[in-house]
Amino acid sequence: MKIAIIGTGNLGHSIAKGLIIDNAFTTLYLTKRNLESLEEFNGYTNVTITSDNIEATKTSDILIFAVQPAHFEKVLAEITPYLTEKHVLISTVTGFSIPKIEGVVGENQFVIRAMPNTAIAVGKSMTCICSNTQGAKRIKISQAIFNRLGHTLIIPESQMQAATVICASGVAFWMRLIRATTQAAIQLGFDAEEAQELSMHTCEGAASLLIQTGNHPEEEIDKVTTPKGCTIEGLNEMEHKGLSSSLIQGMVASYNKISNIKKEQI
Ligand SMILES: NC(=O)C1=CN([C@@H]2O[C@H](COP(=O)(O)OP(=O)(O)OC[C@H]3O[C@@H](n4cnc5c(N)ncnc54)[C@H](OP(=O)(O)O)[C@@H]3O)[C@@H](O)[C@H]2O)C=CC1
Ligand SMILES: O=C(O)[C@@H]1CCC=N1
Repeated sequence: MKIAIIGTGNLGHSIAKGLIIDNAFTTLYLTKRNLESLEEFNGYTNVTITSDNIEATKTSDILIFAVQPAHFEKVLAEITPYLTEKHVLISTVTGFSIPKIEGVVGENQFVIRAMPNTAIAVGKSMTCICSNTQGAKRIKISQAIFNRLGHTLIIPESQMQAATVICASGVAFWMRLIRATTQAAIQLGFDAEEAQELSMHTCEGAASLLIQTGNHPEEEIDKVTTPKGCTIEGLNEMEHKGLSSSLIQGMVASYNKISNIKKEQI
């Protein structure tokens, strides 16, 4: 697979790392205007770093766009004259709809929207994917790429905004929970490094229990909560302080913000 990442910033960088670790390409082009932050990729075989989006387009079959929403239309307009029927366009750009992409590149291109997260750098991204009518013919290829870099779900485009919040922003939300539990562990006597170790691996274990058993979280909670014990005491105190409510409200606020980002682009 000849892949180009157009706009190798935070997310593009993570995707590049995941692709390199997985050896998932024959050639990989990484583009951005200021190339300094991409120096670490210089030594890799078959990886080209460039500011030339047109060269990257001409030499690649799969184009993964990871620029900011405000830059996307200009980048698409720049590369559109060089698109052929071989190209699969995968956009990770938040709030930029398929009709809007088709408005620049036309309806005959394979257009996929993918919403990965930065855990793609370690092969653990939850990535949601949708496509235009043409892109449906290539959605399995796109899914295969992201399956190598984590877990995927094909969804309708109407759910993409929600997927952005739960999965992409979700990494930041879970990081805060891990940081908060780390802070608690320090207050309870562990040094900072140990505290984070306890917090991260407990988080991984909890998620793995659900992934591997298919159980509902409450079923697993019931196994931990001894009557009159310390777990239910802690859980109830967290709920009195609004734990679930604040998480839900935060995610809804994040969802509403994407609608505003979309309006700002119009
Ligand atoms: N960060 C995340 O976790 C996630 C982000 N997204 C989406 O991915 C996109 C990128 O986000 P993020 O990586 O955080 O943003 P960044 O700003 O870190 O990355 C965007 C990159 O695009 C480059 N760029 C800008 N203009 C051009 C151009 N004309 N040609 C080539 N490269 C260009 C910029 O570098 P330079 O200025 O040097 O060109 C920059 O490094 C956004 O649309 C975001 O909504 C989606 C899911 C998760
Ligand atoms: O914060 C943002 O707007 C982008 C989209 C999801 C992750 N980062």
